[in-house]
Formats: sequence, C-alpha cells, structure tokens
Amino acid sequence: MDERSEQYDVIVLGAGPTGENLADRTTAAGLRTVIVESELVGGECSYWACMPSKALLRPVAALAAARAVAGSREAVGDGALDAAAVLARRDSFTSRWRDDGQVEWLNGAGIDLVRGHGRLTGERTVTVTAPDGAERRLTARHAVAVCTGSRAVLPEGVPGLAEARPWTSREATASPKVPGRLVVVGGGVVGVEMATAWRALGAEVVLLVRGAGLLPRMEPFAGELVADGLREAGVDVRTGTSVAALERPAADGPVTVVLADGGRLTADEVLYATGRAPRTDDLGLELVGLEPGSWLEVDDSCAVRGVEGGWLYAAGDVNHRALLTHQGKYQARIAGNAIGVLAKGEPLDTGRWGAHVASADTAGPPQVVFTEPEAASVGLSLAEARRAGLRVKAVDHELGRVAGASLYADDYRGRARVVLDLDRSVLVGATFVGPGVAELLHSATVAVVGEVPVDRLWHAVPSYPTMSEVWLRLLEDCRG
Ligand SMILES: Cc1cc2nc3c(=O)[nH]c(=O)nc-3n(C[C@H](O)[C@H](O)[C@H](O)COP(=O)(O)OP(=O)(O)OC[C@H]3O[C@@H](n4cnc5c(N)ncnc54)[C@H](O)[C@@H]3O)c2cc1C
Ligand SMILES: NC(=O)c1ccc[n+]([C@@H]2O[C@H](COP(=O)([O-])OP(=O)(O)OC[C@H]3O[C@@H](n4cnc5c(N)ncnc54)[C@H](O)[C@@H]3O)[C@@H](O)[C@H]2O)c1
Repeated sequence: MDERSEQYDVIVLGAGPTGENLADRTTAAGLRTVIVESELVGGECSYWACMPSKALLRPVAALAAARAVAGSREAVGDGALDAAAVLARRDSFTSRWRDDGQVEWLNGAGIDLVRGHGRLTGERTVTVTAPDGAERRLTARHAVAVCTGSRAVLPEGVPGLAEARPWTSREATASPKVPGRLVVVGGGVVGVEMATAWRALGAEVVLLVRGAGLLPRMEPFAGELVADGLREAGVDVRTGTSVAALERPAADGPVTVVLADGGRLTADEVLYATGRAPRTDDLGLELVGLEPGSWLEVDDSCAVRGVEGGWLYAAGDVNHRALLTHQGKYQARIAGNAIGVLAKGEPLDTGRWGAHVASADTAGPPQVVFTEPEAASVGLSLAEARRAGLRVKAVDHELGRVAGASLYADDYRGRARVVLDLDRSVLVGATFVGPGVAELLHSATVAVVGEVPVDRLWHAVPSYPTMSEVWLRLLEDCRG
C-alpha cells in the first residue's frame, strides 16, 4: 500500500440516499467505511428532487382533498395556496440546502466523510479533490461503491436552448419564486409533478409533450386521468408537440418557445424535464475499461460487470436499474450486505429472492406519481406483461364505486387495474389512479413481490369502509 494513502475497508462515492444506506450497511457489517461527497450530504433526493418536490405538492393535495368534500369545501372556499408559506415549508424540508443534520447522522453511524470530487485512480483507489484543490488518496481493502446518481439531461440540437438558460429539475424544485408563465417540456414524472405544483402555486403553465400521452411507462389510463386533472387545474396540456427552438434575447427577459408547427409561446421560464444522465463522466472509469459518462452495468448484487476482482460496485440511479430513491436504498442494502458477507469469506445468497440479489428491480419497482390525481403502480403493466410473453388478463375497477372512495371525496374519480398471470394465478402488476391512492400501493407491492396466489389474497380482508375494498372487486373478477 502507498504510505500516503488512507486505508479503509470500503469507499463509497456519493452521499445521496443510496450512498448513505450502503455505507450504513457496510459499517454495520464491521467494515471501516468512508463516504466521499462533492456537494451536499443527502444528495439530489434531499435538496433538488424527492423532498422539495413533495413538499411543494403536499399542500396541493391537502387543498384538493378539502375541496372534494361538502362541508370542508365551504371552509376553504375559493382560496388559493399561500405560495410564500408553501415555499417556506419547502425550504425547511431541504434544511435550507444545508447538510448539517445529515452529517450528524453520518457521524453517529460511525461513517467517515471526505468532502470533494472522488475519482478512481487505481485498483481500489480513489483520489478526492477538495474544493480548495487539495488532494487525498484513499484505498479500500474490499470495495469501492459508486453511488454518484444522475443529473438532468437536455436534448442536443435545439437552437437557443443553452442561451435560454432553461430550468432543470434543480431550479424547478428550488426556485425561490413562482414564475408568472412556465412552459414545461416532457410528459414524464418530473414534468407532470412540477406542472401540478407550479400551476397550483399560481403560474400559468403549458405542458408540451412530444408523444401521444403522459407517463408513457404506466398503464395508458394513468396518463389520461393525470392529463384530465392537469387540464381541470388550468394547465394547457399539448400532446404531439415538439420544440424547434428557444429565444431569450435579454438575460432577464422572457423566453420564446418556438414549436415545430410554427406556433410560439412566451414564458418567464421553461423547464426541461426530459430525462437523466449518469454522473460518471469524470470518475476515472477508463481505468477499469469502462466508458466515461456511461450508465454502470451491474449484476444483481450491484457489482459492476467486467471489473476484474469484483471490487467495484454501483448502486442507485447510476446503474440505471430503477431511478427511484427507494430502489436505490434497496440496492444499497443488497450491495452493502453482499460486500460485508464477501469480506468475511462467506458465499452470497443468490437465489431469485436471495438476500444478495436486487430482484425487486426487475419485478417492476413500485412508484407513486404525486399529481392530482395520484398515480401509483408496481410490477408490469398489461403491455409489459404481454411483451414478456406472459398469458395475462387485466381486471379493472372504477375506484369511485367503492364505499371508502366515495367517503374520501364527493364524485371520486379513479381507476384500479391488476394484471393477472393466468398460468400461475398470481398478480404481476397493479396500478391505482385517484386522489389518495399512494398509500394503497404497498398492499399491491406485497401481493406482486410475494407472488401471493389469488385464492389466498381472497383471505386478506380489507377494512370497511376504506378504499382498499377495491381489492374485493378486483379479486372477484380475477377468480370469476
Ligand atoms: C424532481 C425529482 C423528483 C423526484 N422525486 C422522487 C420521489 O418522489 N420518489 C422517488 O423514489 N424518487 C424520486 N426522484 C428520483 C430520486 O431523486 C433519485 O432516484 C435518487 O436521488 C437517487 O439517489 P442516488 O443516491 O442514487 O443519487 P443522488 O441522490 O443523485 O446522489 C448522488 C450523490 O453523489 C454525489 N456525487 C456525484 N459525483 C460525485 C463524485 N465524483 N464524487 C463525490 N460525490 C459525487 C452527488 O453530489 C450526490 O450528492 C426524483 C427525481 C427528481 C429529479
Ligand atoms: N414521484 C417519483 O417517483 C418521481 C418523481 C420525479 C422523478 N422521478 C424519477 O426521476 C427520473 C427522471 O424523471 P424525468 O421525468 O426527468 O424523466 P422520464 O424519463 O420519466 O421522462 C422524460 C420524458 O421526456 C420525454 N423527452 C425526452 N426527450 C425529449 C425531448 N427532446 N423533447 C421532448 N420530450 C422529451 C420522454 O419521452 C419522457 O416522456 C424518472 O426515472 C423518475 O422515475 C420519480
């Protein structure tokens, strides 16, 4: 070992939710672990993604819920959200972009923190460049885990895009003020959530979607009901619409969005919500024969494929298996435990649902889209199940016909679908769309991941009168 290097058992690059959980697991396994962070401990999720976006969206749902019920509707009247109070609450959820609380957690968990940009400079070796340019060399006895996440990606070849200084998810979640007019490009999760939030906070919002509908990875009815909700809230949703160019002649002036059909829109800000790219461009990946800037391909224990000695791991967004905080944390538990077991010289548990296999990524991870209505899904959509060659049928039910839903909101509108594998009589997917469905999802996740036979699910009795009684109707049709 080089005398100038500091030796650890495990080095974790990136202190987002994935890196923090991975470091926690390896530390719990008795391995001395250091985490390297170039920005804020807590990562994208805490400061520019999940937490601030959900802090902006929760008041929208709370007001909608009050409006949906006679009696409370009269109490809130036509009042708009108090934007200043919502933004202040968002700021408190991001700890005003300070990470002292999370650093305290690392200290308590016994994990060392080194601040700066980490880069591989040899086998099991990382060099960290601090903001002042000082360098530290760290070596790992057992593993280096890359948990560096992803950043927003802007499309290439759109004239004027860079000069227009578009918002990405960072500005959309952290803006200190409500723009008067906002154009959102992209009908994925970031696009629909941020259109929902900023519209409710008072912006005029146009949502431009190049495809035929919103939320293309979910069942088609999810995108349709979310589009209805956005339109009812006053968002101008335009499908089949592409941007040809942007013009922002004055740095502090408005931006003009030129559409492919020749139309023009003027806005104060334009948000590009067009997907993510891995933060692997300056990581020294070439040292291990990998392409800088690529997603890191891993096996089911999150070990990076093709690296001799099996010492390099990648978990969370950076491996592109499932760009969700809960899946990153799940992979972190799997990979952290795997590193711990291998360090003891013991074998991994690699069966389909083994302790060291991130099988839930491939079964179809759960996801909640916090729009109004909410959309929640787990497992495969009907189309995905068919593409996978399964013999399936979809069973649908209008949620509003369930007593719990009709109590939840007057004129409740929502839909549930389960996808039944006819050969095994288990559910392989479920989708719920409607106000307040987020908390319904975990029951479906347990059913899908547990591969619980429909005849046994029949004995899982939902409480009356909750929305969960939709399970009774769905299961009746599955059995019938
Ligand atoms: C607007 C928005 C809303 C979202 N909402 C949700 C949601 O509600 N629920 C959900 O499950 N998911 C949500 N996501 C996705 C979620 O944010 C990501 O899946 C999650 O942050 C991934 O965690 P991670 O730890 O892999 O990466 P990150 O959170 O990106 O953390 C990576 C960390 O690595 C650091 N880093 C990068 N390179 C280096 C380096 N070379 N050296 C040192 N440090 C480095 C970064 O500074 C960062 O702190 C949302 C995403 C966006 C954009
Ligand atoms: N509630 C949640 O769980 C949540 C919330 C936000 C983000 N996320 C995660 O973060 C990730 C990133 O979200 P996202 O919405 O940025 O990405 P996304 O991939 O979900 O959606 C991007 C959308 O932009 C469209 N697009 C791509 N290039 C385009 C272009 N040049 N012009 C117009 N449209 C274009 C795509 O067709 C796609 O529909 C997602 O994988 C998501 O899972 C999760």
